[in-house]
Amino acid sequence: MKNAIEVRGLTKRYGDVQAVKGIDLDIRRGEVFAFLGPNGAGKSTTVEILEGYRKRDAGEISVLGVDPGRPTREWRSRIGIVLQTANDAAELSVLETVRHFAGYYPNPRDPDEVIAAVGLSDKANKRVRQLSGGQRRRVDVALGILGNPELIFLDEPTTGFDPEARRQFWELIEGLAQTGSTIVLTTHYLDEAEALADRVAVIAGGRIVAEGEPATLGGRDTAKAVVTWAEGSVETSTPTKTIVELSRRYDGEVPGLAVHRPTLEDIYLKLIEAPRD
Ligand SMILES: Nc1ncnc2c1ncn2[C@@H]1O[C@H](COP(=O)(O)OP(=O)(O)OP(=O)(O)O)[C@@H](O)[C@H]1O
Repeated sequence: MKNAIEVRGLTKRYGDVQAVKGIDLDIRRGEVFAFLGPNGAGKSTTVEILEGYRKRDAGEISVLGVDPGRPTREWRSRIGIVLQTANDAAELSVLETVRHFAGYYPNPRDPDEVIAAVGLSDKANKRVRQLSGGQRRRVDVALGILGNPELIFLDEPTTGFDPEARRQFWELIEGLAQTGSTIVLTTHYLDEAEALADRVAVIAGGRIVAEGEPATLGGRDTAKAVVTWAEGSVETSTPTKTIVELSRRYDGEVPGLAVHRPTLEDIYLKLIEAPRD
């Protein structure tokens, strides 16, 4: 089986709200895949259906070869889930917490090894309550990977992190990806998606409005560049030529020269503002 996840025609309605309006999706094994989209777009609904925690109205879904609408214990043990809310086994130490949860899995990883993998070895005997927010999040990830999952879901994993903690967390995820796990994350941080994801899907209004590699999403790689300098700016598909001409005009150094290509955020903001219905 090449794909870890296959989705065809997924829909979900809550009362009057059509939260998911027909999503098709393939996520390959070993891939890091990110869902992007504004608040209320349908990301959590989609992910919770894939995790087997929410019923769908219609559509065909396979997650690791199983329909998540009929989850089995064995299937659940192959999936790791890191939710938005931090765990609160606060009075236990990190090691006690990890050991406790290891008891729920048929073939758990070694607790010490998992604690080392998330960079908490020197905090193993500290109470979870005494850890910083970022460190607690690492405990969440430790619990998410404890069962040796083939597929890991991470919901907004770095919300509230300082920039350094975020970078460290990215390294942790990259390390997990290198071990061959499939990783599905939701995030509101475009730089995070760019740093981590092999592919992203932008969900807006219950549909996937764009899907692809961060570098090429929405025609990003072929979009025109904007050359700006102290006295003007021009949009062009041949910025090097423009700069050569400017350099001649100024007889050398061009004052205030900058070349701007669309960032993932520029593309994302355009994608989600386009009319959809
Ligand atoms: N349990 C529920 N009952 C009723 N409506 C819901 C429920 N859960 C979600 N919705 C609605 O479905 C739509 C999609 O919500 P969802 O949580 O999937 O969005 P999201 O993309 O995950 O948003 P966020 O970025 O804020 O987490 C929203 O309009 C939301 O109000």
